This record gives sequence, structure tokens and C-alpha cells, in this order.
Amino acid sequence: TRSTRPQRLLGAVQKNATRGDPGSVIQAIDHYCRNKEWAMNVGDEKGCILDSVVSEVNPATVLELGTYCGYSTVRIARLLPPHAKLITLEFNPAVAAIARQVIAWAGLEDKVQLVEGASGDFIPRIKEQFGVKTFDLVFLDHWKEYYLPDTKLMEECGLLRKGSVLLADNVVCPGAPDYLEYVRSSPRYESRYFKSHLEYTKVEDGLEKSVFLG
Ligand SMILES: O=C(NC/C=C/[C@H]1O[C@@H](n2cnc3c(NCCO)ncnc32)[C@H](O)[C@@H]1O)c1cc(-c2ccc(F)cc2)cc(O)c1O
Ligand SMILES: [Mg+2]
Repeated sequence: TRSTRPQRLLGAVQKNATRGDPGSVIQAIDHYCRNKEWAMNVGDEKGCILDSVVSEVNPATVLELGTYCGYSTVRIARLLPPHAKLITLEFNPAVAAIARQVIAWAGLEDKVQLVEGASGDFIPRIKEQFGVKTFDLVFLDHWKEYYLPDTKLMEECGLLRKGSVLLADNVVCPGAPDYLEYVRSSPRYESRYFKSHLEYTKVEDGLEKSVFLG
């Protein structure tokens, strides 16, 4: 049977990237998706904005919602200090299996905990199950209609502290209008839009960075 897009993306990593070299994994995926087959990775242009936010926050605890093939997982994990932890949630087992191999190829498995399951089920259990009190940084890149409900759930579960940073992909394309309205109008967030482009295209998209004020 025909391979899947994630399987072909993993093939490009195994063929063109050097084991243990996260930068070469990122480059291999971007080259494949720009020249051969588009895929919904945050990409190189928005990826640089992601890098700058990660470096600025220098987080000890990171939550990623929507691993997909692990491209942004690798981008974030490669910048983390030695004992920092990144928990990434992915509910499609076939996709999670690909992401595990991409993360392993980059040599970052010790910094990443990939959890298979739906964010709505896992967010309430993260504290007791993973011993995390609060997250310094959350990267939202899963189904766009879940950005808002999951943000409210994280607030209710006490997973955000004064200064926690939420960084949301695709706030323009495909868009997350209810989420944007919420973080931009709520007195509990300081929000800022980083204008960019949809990965590997000239279409406008951007990242919204929202600091939780407690
Ligand atoms: O749709 C986009 N991303 C979704 C990601 C989904 C991945 O995350 C997983 N996932 C989803 N919901 C949950 C969940 N919780 C919620 C459900 O319980 N809990 C755990 N995992 C979850 C899926 O299994 C996938 O692996 C997107 C589209 C375009 C796009 C733009 C323009 C176009 F023309 C076409 C496409 C560009 C982008 O950058 C994009 O990120
Ligand atoms: Mg995205």
C-alpha cells in the first residue's frame, strides 16, 4: 500500500540528515517540504520566531500540543537547557510513531516525552502523572478549534503561572479566531502578533505570543 506523508517525511530525514544533529534534521524536513511535498510543519520562517521565543523564555518545562512529525519538537528541544523537559501530546498513534523516530534521529529523546493521547484527556492529568507544576512555555499547534478550550483547561488545572508564555501557530491561516479574541481581550494576557508566512508559501500567517499575567 502507498506510504503516508509522515512516512515519506521520515524517509527524507533518514536519507538526508545526520544522526544526532538536530540542525540537519530541521534542514532535511524543510528542504523536502519546500521542494517535494508540502507538510504542516511550523517551517523555517515561523521556526526562527519560535526559536527566538524559546531562547528568550529559556524554559525548564514546555508543553507542545500537536506533535505531528516532530519538526517543532526538534526545533524547541535542541534549544533547551540540560535538565529541561518538553512534553508533547499527539493523539494519532501512526503519526506519533513517526515523530518518535524523527526525535530519535535528532538525538533528543532524553529531553522529550511524547505522550499519545488527546489534550483534553491529558491536560487534567499532567500534574500528578508527570510531576509538572506549571509550564514556562506552551506551543499550540494542534487542531485550531481546540486552542481556546485547551487554554481554558490549562488555566483551570493551574498549569499556567504568572509569566507563562503561550505561543500559538496558524492564528491567521488556517486561523483560530475565538482563541485570538480571547487572549487579546482578556486582562489576564499580554498578547502580541508576530507576522510571518504559512510554512513554505507566500500566504500570510503568524504566531501569537501571549503572556499569562496570573
Ligand atoms: O491543521 C493544522 N494543524 C493541526 C495539527 C494536527 C496534529 O496534531 C494532532 N492533534 C490534533 N488535535 C489534537 C489533540 N487535541 C484536540 C482533539 O482532541 N490532542 C493531541 N493531538 C492532537 C493531530 O493528530 C495531528 O498530528 C495545520 C494546518 C495548516 C494548513 C494551512 C493551510 C492549508 F491550506 C492547509 C493546512 C498549517 C498548519 O501549520 C497547521 O498546524
Ligand atoms: Mg501549524
